[in-house]
Amino acid sequence: MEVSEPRLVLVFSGKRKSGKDYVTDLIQDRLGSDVCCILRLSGPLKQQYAEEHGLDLQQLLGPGPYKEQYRADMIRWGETRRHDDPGFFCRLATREACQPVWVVSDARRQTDLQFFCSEFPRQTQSVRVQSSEKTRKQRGWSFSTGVDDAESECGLDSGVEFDWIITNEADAPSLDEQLQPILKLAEKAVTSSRSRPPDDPVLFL
Ligand SMILES: Nc1ncnc2c1ncn2[C@@H]1O[C@H](COP(=O)(O)OP(=O)(O)O)[C@@H](O)[C@H]1O
Ligand SMILES: C[C@@](O)(CCOP(=O)(O)OP(=O)(O)O)CC(=O)O
Repeated sequence: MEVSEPRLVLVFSGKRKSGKDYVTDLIQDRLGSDVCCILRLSGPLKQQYAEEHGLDLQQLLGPGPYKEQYRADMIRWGETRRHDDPGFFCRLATREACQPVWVVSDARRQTDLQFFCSEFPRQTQSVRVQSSEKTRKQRGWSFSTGVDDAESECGLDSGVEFDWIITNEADAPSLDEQLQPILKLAEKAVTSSRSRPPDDPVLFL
């Protein structure tokens, strides 16, 4: 299914090891990859960083410890690219997206959210994934100066009214239950896209 404009853009943020990838993978699994794509702003960043530094891109993209060795330097490297053009990685990450539902898995800065809110004001919904420090530690997180106190991790801690908050904890309601209203929104967006011409964005919210 190809559309020229997304019908719904779900912009996710959350601390590292809160489960952004886990939750966004679940959404794609429920909606199907013909309907829903996952866009990672860190994708083009890691690709260019890996090329310039001769690193293993697949490992940088994965959840393991490899990327953590380079994270602080990648953050600094990305900041210089963003300095002149805050939407640089947002544009690269979205250029080949063709599904009606876009799931952006890793907004980190106010400018990331602003990019989608200004490009797709009617379609964009912000989603925060939250987990306690205890749970994040169990998933392998530990505080790192220059990372956990930097804009990359804290840029969306305040000043944003998220449309949705998902609590990714063992003792919280199940993710399927919490994601129900978001999945319904996506299904509605897709259904209405089938009955409208592709260039006619839907005001469904
Ligand atoms: N609800 C969950 N159930 C089981 N494992 C989870 C859950 N949420 C996250 N994880 C695991 O915790 C780790 C960190 O999650 P991830 O989605 O990579 O976090 P983030 O993208 O926010 O850094 C991964 O290994 C992931 O599989
Ligand atoms: C340099 C980064 O893009 C690295 C991001 O890597 P991931 O998106 O893999 O991080 P988590 O999922 O939170 O663990 C951060 C940035 O500030 O752009």
